[in-house]
Amino acid sequence: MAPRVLISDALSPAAVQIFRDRGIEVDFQPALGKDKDKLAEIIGNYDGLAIRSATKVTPKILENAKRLKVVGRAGIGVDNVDIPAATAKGVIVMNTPFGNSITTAEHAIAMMFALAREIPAADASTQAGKWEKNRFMGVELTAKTLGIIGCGNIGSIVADRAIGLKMKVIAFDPFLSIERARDIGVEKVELDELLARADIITLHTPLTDKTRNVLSAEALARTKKGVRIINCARGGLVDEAALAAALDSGQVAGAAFDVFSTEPATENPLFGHPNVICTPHLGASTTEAQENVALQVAEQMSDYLLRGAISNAVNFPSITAEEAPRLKPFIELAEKLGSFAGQLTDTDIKTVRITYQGAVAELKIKALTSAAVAGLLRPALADVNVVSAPSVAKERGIVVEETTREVAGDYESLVTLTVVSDKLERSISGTVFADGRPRIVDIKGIKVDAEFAASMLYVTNEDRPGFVGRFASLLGDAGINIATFALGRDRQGGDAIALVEVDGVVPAELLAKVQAIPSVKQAKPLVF
Ligand SMILES: NC(=O)C1=CN([C@@H]2O[C@H](COP(=O)(O)OP(=O)(O)OC[C@H]3O[C@@H](n4cnc5c(N)ncnc54)[C@H](O)[C@@H]3O)[C@@H](O)[C@H]2O)C=CC1
Ligand SMILES: O=C(O)C(=O)COP(=O)(O)O
Repeated sequence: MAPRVLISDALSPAAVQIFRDRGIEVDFQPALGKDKDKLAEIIGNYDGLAIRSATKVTPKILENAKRLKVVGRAGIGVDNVDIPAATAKGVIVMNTPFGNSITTAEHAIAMMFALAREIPAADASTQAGKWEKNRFMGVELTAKTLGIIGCGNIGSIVADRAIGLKMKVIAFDPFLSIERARDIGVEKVELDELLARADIITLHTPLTDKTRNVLSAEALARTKKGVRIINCARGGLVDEAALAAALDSGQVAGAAFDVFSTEPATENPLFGHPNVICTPHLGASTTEAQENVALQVAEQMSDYLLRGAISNAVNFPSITAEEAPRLKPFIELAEKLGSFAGQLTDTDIKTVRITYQGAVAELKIKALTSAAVAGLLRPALADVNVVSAPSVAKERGIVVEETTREVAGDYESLVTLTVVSDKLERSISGTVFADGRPRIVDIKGIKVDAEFAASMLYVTNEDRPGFVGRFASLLGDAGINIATFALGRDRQGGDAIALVEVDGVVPAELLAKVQAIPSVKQAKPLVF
């Protein structure tokens, strides 16, 4: 069945065409994002959801999204998506991190000129027939200091354009290296210095717990008197009520806002103030940017839904379309090795160590590790999935270690998963043969050769004569057919392992009888 995608925001129709060309069914309902009840009602029918900022992907929407595999944000900010909730449900969230950055930077520059020359007010006055030539007196931008808060993709494009305008550019961004600052021609400063020196401040950070209210009442009080403030990033970065007061007092000479703490913004403390310019979240709204982000998100979502390729996901490592088919059998192997170990481990897991040897070490091991951890945790936590596994392990204090080695010994590729708990350390290794099927090749240092099957019985015993006969007749007497039988031992008379594929479920009474065979140490049913 072809995957189905819902577009619930005003994306460029170019996206619809891409989905159709790729053989994906698509419903284009550009106004749906604003109707959260309707969205919750129908989201269960879709594998993909393509959005801009009007659609809020809340836990409630995700709860109803039984088939959803991917949310694609045609744009940058993903603060309208509950990422932890999406991750917990195994939904990949991807954005288009560069498609609208030039356009948004240009909007900030446009806002700066509009503020400097009061263009909106001068336009309204002129068109009202007033010709108030003496009312409007602007400021020149050349040689003024522009303070950029958040100098990432958009911030650095703004810096480049401002330098072209002969402005002095300073930036506050804890993650901006001195070298990068030097390369792009900006002076890296602390926030206090930026506040004290900037004639114009422009914000370009995401909205996070750290950046919320970065321009608070206290910060605004520390700005240079007569500063102008531009926000084309996110509402909530500036305390709007405090800014309105600072405009009234003359501390701030003007403000240009594209984004607001509540959107759609139909009322706001900034509205109506003479030196305030507002646009309705238009930063990304150019034909070019919308085409870019729509095409890119549709391609990315199609690649994921059709080929398992992941790019620009905010909650999963990238996997190219070429890598995806090579990874697939190893993802299955990693998940099953994890599941094997998880089903055998009753105690608290402290550490899981995964070693990748040979050809597999060249693949995207992050994705394999996520799969292994998901398999490991699933016997205890049914809801865990490949996307959520790393964060679930972290929450539970489980240390996940990865090692790669070039040489795999007997196999082209070997994956070894070791679980460490207070009581024991247990390792299991597997590989993928040329047929693409994962196999178990080593358990606790004992060589075996078995495929994973839906229903298995794992028995550890002392290597003594008579075990196999008694075991097989117990199963036969109980009407349980043995499909495959793999045996291994560390040495003659030492520890032995039987890994048996059975048809159907092993009843508890039969398990008890197997456990009662004198040489048996442990018998455990496993399901894959
Ligand atoms: N108005 C609009 O229509 C649009 C708004 N945006 C907004 O612009 C924001 C920035 O976009 P990009 O530049 O592409 O993102 P980016 O991730 O490239 O840059 C963000 C920068 O903020 C910095 N940062 C993070 N925490 C900080 C903190 N506590 N203090 C100072 N700096 C901090 C980061 O180090 C990074 O360099 C987006 O998150 C989005 O919310 C993006 C596109 C359109
Ligand atoms: O890309 C972003 O982060 C934006 O804020 C653009 O929002 P929009 O797609 O225009 O609703």
